[in-house]
Amino acid sequence: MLDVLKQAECLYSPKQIDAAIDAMAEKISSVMADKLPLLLCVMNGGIILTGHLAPKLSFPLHIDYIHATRYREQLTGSDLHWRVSPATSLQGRAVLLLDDIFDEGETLAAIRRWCLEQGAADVYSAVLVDKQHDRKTADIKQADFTALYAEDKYLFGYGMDYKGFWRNAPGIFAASDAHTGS
Ligand SMILES: O=P(O)(O)OC[C@H]1O[C@H](OP(=O)(O)OP(=O)(O)O)[C@H](O)[C@@H]1O
Ligand SMILES: Nc1nc2[nH]cnc2c(=O)[nH]1
Repeated sequence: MLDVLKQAECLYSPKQIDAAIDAMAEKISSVMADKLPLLLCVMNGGIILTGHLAPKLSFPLHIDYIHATRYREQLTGSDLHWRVSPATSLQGRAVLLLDDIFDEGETLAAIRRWCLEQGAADVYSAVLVDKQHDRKTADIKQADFTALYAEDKYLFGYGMDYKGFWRNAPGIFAASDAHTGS
């Protein structure tokens, strides 16, 4: 696992990430400041973004979490497993989903549909990074708020894992070909 980090390419430093989250926080504030929103951290990956973003939003809000996973420590996604629903009622709420990455978009699209079924008034989404390729789901092409964009490589750090490890990596990294088998 030490080699995974050593051989990876750092795409964004913590300083660059912080500046991008600042800019995203301003955009979110301009749209959501008067909505008393419910922030839903999409576990596990959304945890670092949520911790960095929430203190930059200077308006009243609730925070809860939802846990759904499509990759489960693998490098490719499959069916979505639902693990934990939020304890907070979504009825009539403006919901902001917070996740680390918008890749094919299946995860956010499914969670968004579920939130609307639960009676949410509006569902917005914010992601740390959008991976650039043409395999996006037909349902949503991008999140409402995106901090950063990255090339089509397997990413880790700032919430994103490499086989369960390195969500804590100090930056956003692209795993080397040697570690992705490409
Ligand atoms: O846009 P998609 O192709 O659907 O992929 C994005 C999802 O994949 C990751 O979650 P994962 O299923 O790996 O679970 P995790 O959050 O526990 O890492 C990430 O946190 C997003 O939720
Ligand atoms: N860690 C990680 N999780 C993902 N989920 C979807 N794409 C990715 C990715 O590139 N890295």
